[in-house]
Amino acid sequence: MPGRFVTFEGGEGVGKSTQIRLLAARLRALGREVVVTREPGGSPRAEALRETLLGGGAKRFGPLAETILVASARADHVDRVIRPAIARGDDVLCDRFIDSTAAYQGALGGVPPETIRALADVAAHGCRPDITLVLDASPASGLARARKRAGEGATADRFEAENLTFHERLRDAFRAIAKSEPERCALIDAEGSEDQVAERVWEAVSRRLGLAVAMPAAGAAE
Ligand SMILES: Nc1ncnc2c1ncn2[C@@H]1O[C@H](COP(=O)(O)OP(=O)(O)OP(=O)(O)O)[C@@H](O)[C@H]1O
Ligand SMILES: Cc1cn([C@H]2C[C@H](O)[C@@H](COP(=O)(O)O)O2)c(=O)[nH]c1=O
Repeated sequence: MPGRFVTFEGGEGVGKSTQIRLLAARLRALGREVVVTREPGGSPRAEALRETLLGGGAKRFGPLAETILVASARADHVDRVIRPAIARGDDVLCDRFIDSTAAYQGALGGVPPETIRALADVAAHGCRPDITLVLDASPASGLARARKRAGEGATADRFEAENLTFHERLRDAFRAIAKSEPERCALIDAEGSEDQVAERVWEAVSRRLGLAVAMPAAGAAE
């Protein structure tokens, strides 16, 4: 049976990587093989393009160039990592995918929706998430969490460094995406503790993917 393709979306610092780690542990505890990956990046060539995007090297070319860059990275990532994993029967948990392009380069960058869709279709060519968890938290919470992580050794990237209005509009964009595609997207309240959010994620994933609901607690069996 093909694996499931689950994507996580949302603003900066809302807890996507944390929730992916916790969900991966839960799925593995069920005996499932899980591949954890991310965009932009996820394959060696796509990771090189990620550096260009997040280091700010693409910013001066504008949002359309950024869209083409992430699409190029996605084409490699889908072909070399995501599609083979799903074909093997592994579940794929991906930190950001097509909805981030629609939010960052589309809603915020002004690239027209039809251009975003066309490039996403070319890059992903039929590889569509089974479920997308859109983590929703106030920019104040998300940026505070991102700053906390910066205290753990990371620095603000191209998008984290944008102003509060940018992050508020970003939140609205992700909420609008979740609302427009309710059969694929689950909007998850990402305020509260990591374990509280993990329960909300598990409830949505297990229900939509038809998995058993009585599971070990988040973080159990890593
Ligand atoms: N529910 C939570 N409550 C408090 N802190 C959290 C919560 N979830 C994650 N964190 C912490 O917030 C920081 C950012 O979390 P994480 O890296 O998972 O977010 P992210 O959405 O992947 O960020 P980015 O968009 O920048 O990649 C980390 O230090 C993490 O430990
Ligand atoms: C897929 C994708 C990502 N981005 C931006 C959004 C984030 O600021 C970074 C990724 O950093 P993270 O710490 O891994 O979340 O890239 C984008 O602008 N467009 C995209 O398509």
